[in-house]
Amino acid sequence: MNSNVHALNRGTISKRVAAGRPERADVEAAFRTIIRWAGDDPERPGLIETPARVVRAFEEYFAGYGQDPTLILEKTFEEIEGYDEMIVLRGIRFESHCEHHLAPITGKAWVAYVPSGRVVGISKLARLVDAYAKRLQIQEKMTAQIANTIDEVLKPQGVGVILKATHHCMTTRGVHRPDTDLVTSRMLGCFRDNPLTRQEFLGMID
Ligand SMILES: Nc1nc2c(ncn2[C@@H]2O[C@H](COP(=O)(O)OP(=O)(O)OP(=O)(O)O)[C@@H](O)[C@H]2O)c(=O)[nH]1
Ligand SMILES: [Zn+2]
Repeated sequence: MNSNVHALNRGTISKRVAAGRPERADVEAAFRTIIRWAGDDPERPGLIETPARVVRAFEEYFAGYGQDPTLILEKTFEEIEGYDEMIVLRGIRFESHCEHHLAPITGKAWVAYVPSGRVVGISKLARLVDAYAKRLQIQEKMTAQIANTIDEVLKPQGVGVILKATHHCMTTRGVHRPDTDLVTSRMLGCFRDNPLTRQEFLGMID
């Protein structure tokens, strides 16, 4: 993997991408061009503030590029009396954007792990999902990134991540299949090796 792709996957913007980052005014101008291309007048009152608004919205959609997901899991708790059963945060809502069409992906994540001597605050699992969701994504990659980060940072006995999401590029355009959702999973350690652990986790998905 080249270092720029690696840097993006790890959650920090590579130097090359950061150095070539356009100015806000350039991005607003680009949205004025898109509005003209769509057939409307970016100078009319209803649209005059739209490019600036869209840039602010995109800052929210893509806030994950400014976050290092490994830091989210930095603080751990070790006074757990030897707790070594599964920990599952269920139904974590997320919003992302597909890297092919920039269309919304909306769904839920189930994040589980079996700890090995330390646990993280449960809110951090939701923050981790957001750090990867707020980027241009495909669902398989996002699923793997969440699981891999927990595995690498916490070094637990195992990790399971399941994502169930609706891709608006499929529901509102193109093939137009409004009732579909895509389910992806990544199982590591005991979730991959032990069928009972896997089964226990899968039993918690609705
Ligand atoms: N595997 C995967 N595919 C995705 C995801 N999000 C969107 N896609 C698909 O990415 C594909 C891009 O295909 P292309 O043929 O290059 O694009 P397109 O002509 O717009 O395709 P259509 O959506 O079929 O109209 C489409 O089939 C999308 O449904 C994702 O998270 N994972
Ligand atoms: Zn898409």
